[in-house]
Amino acid sequence: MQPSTSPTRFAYLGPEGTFAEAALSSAVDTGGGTRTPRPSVPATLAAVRSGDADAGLVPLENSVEGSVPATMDGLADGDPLIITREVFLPVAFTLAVRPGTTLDAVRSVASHPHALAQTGRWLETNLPGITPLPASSTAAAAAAVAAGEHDAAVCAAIAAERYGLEALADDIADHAGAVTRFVLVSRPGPLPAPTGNDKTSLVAVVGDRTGALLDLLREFAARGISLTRIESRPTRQRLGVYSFSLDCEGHIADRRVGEALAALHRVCEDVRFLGSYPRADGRQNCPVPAESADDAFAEAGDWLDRVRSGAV
Ligand SMILES: O=C(O)C(=O)Cc1ccccc1
Repeated sequence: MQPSTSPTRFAYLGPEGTFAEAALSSAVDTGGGTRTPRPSVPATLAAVRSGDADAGLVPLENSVEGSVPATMDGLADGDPLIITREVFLPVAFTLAVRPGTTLDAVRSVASHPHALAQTGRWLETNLPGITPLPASSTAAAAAAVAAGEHDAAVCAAIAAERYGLEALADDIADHAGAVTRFVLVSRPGPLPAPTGNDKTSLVAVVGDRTGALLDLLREFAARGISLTRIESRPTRQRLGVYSFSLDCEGHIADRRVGEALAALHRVCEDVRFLGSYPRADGRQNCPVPAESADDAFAEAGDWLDRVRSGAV
């Protein structure tokens, strides 16, 4: 990936006014580059894959609602893409309507499924019996309300403003303090340099056999690598065959992480590397046990070379 200061064509989950746009602005210096909203997560990833964009910003998971399937599956399948950055954004939801609409006139509410899920209790309490309608993004819902397609949208305050809507209520999330994790993805290329506080993401397909998941986990545990996320996703081949999407601490340039991934390559049916990038959640990686540090691997490698050459 080019450094974020060089002209880069950025794509993001649009239209204008999404949380994805806010995440891009908050964390990436788009410099002299361009930012183009795309209508969906698959369209954002497709723009990067086709070369229409150099990098794409999409939501990956939320602290309340969990992962965003379109992103998880979009990264697991298709031409490889790699994550070069993660961005965390606190999200606050507004109920937005066309000016003059009152709460008792609202019959339909649209938003991204994650936003509807995170405001479900508020909506049930304040708008009993309404129909929540899924949209490709919170801002797409706001635009649809402005166009008269729905009565209200759950969106960012900035989206209400952008589409000429009025906020009927602010901060309507059921759980205060929700945070969404976004990722910036690029076509495979030079990896971000290790910073000493990095994460690595991958998807591994394990065989349908006893202990397959344990074998996968063992490769990390044996090398003193802490996982920060793991979840199973259907492979869509047949019921019962799963892939595991996970993040671990460390950079693939770290010996322990490289060796763990190489071991997974041996024990799993398929492994897709999804990138090594600076950790951005404000937390520090767990201390690396002395026997798992790079110099311990280097020293052990030297010893093996000596033994193999008959020197010891
Ligand atoms: O729809 C958006 O604005 C997004 O960026 C995706 C999203 C949806 C709900 C919570 C956080 C991010």
